[in-house]
Amino acid sequence: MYKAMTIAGSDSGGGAGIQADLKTFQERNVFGTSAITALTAQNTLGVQGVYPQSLECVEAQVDAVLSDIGTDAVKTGMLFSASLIRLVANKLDEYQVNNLVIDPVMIAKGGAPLLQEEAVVELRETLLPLGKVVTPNLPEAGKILDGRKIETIEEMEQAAKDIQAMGPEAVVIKGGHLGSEERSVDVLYDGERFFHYDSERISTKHTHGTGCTFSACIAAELAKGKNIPEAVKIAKYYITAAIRYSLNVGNGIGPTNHSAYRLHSLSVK
Ligand SMILES: Nc1ncnc2c1ncn2[C@@H]1O[C@H](COP(=O)(O)OP(=O)(O)O)[C@@H](O)[C@H]1O
Ligand SMILES: Cc1ncc(COP(=O)(O)OP(=O)(O)O)c(N)n1
Repeated sequence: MYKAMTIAGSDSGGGAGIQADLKTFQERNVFGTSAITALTAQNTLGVQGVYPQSLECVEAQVDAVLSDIGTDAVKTGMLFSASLIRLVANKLDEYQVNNLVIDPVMIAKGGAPLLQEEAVVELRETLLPLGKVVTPNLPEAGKILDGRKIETIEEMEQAAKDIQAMGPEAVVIKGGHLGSEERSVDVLYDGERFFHYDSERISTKHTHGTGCTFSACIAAELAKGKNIPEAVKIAKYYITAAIRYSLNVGNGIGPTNHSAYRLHSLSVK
C-alpha cells in the first residue's frame, strides 16, 4: 500500500484542510496519515476560530508517523506561522522526504487569514526550495512574488517560471480565480516546459476546499510513482469531477464531492 501524509490544518466543517486531504488519499487508494498544525472552527459560512498547535505537538505527530509508518509523499497545507514552517522544513529534511507537494495556503475563501503575514518570507526562503510541486492559486502566487498582479495565462506562465526559480522542481499556478467565465486553466512549469490543464468552468458556489483536494490528489499520485505532469493531469480530472458533483451541505459555500470521480465512474482522458 502506498502512503501519503498531510501536514495541515483541521477544518471542522470537513470540506478543506486535513479532512479533505484524507478523503482524497482514501479515494485515490493511498494510505493517509496526518500531522495537524492548527485547529480551525470552520463551516460553510467561514472560519470562526484558529487555534495553532504548539511546535512540540506538531513535531511529535510528524515523528510518530515518519519514524514508524514512513511515507511515499507529503503534502503541506495551512502552516500558519514562521516557526511552524521552520519546524516542518527541518522535519522534512531530517526524514529526507522526496515527494513534497506544497500548497501555500494563505487565506480561506471567506477572507480569514490562515498564514500570518510575516510568515510569507519563511515560506518562500525555507519551504519552497524543498518542494517537488508547489500549487499556489493566483492571490498566493501574487503574494509570493511580492504583490504582483496575475490576471492572464501569460502572466501565470511568467509567475510559474519565477516561483520555480526560487527552488522547487515544479510549480502549478491554479486558475480558479481567473476572470474567465468559460474555462478553468491551470499552468504547470517543470523547469523546462509549460503544460496547460484546461477544463470547463463549472457554475457552482460550492467550491470549498478545491485547492486542498487538488494538491492532496497530486501527492497521492506522486506517492504511487506517477511523474509530475501525469499526477497533475489526474488531479485536474479528480477536482473537476469533485466540483461538478459538489455538495449542497450547510448554508454557505459547500464542499466538493471527494467520491464523485469513483461514484460516476469517471476516468482520465
Ligand atoms: N468553478 C470551477 N470550475 C472548474 N474548475 C475549477 C473551478 N474553480 C476552481 N477550479 C479548479 O480547482 C482547482 C483549485 O483551484 P483554486 O480554486 O484556484 O484553488 P484554491 O482553492 O487554492 O483557491 C484548480 O484545478 C482549478 O482550475
Ligand atoms: C484548515 C484549512 N486549510 C486550508 C483551507 C483553504 O482551503 P482551500 O482548498 O484553499 O479552500 P477555500 O478555503 O478556498 O474554500 C481552509 N479553508 N481551511
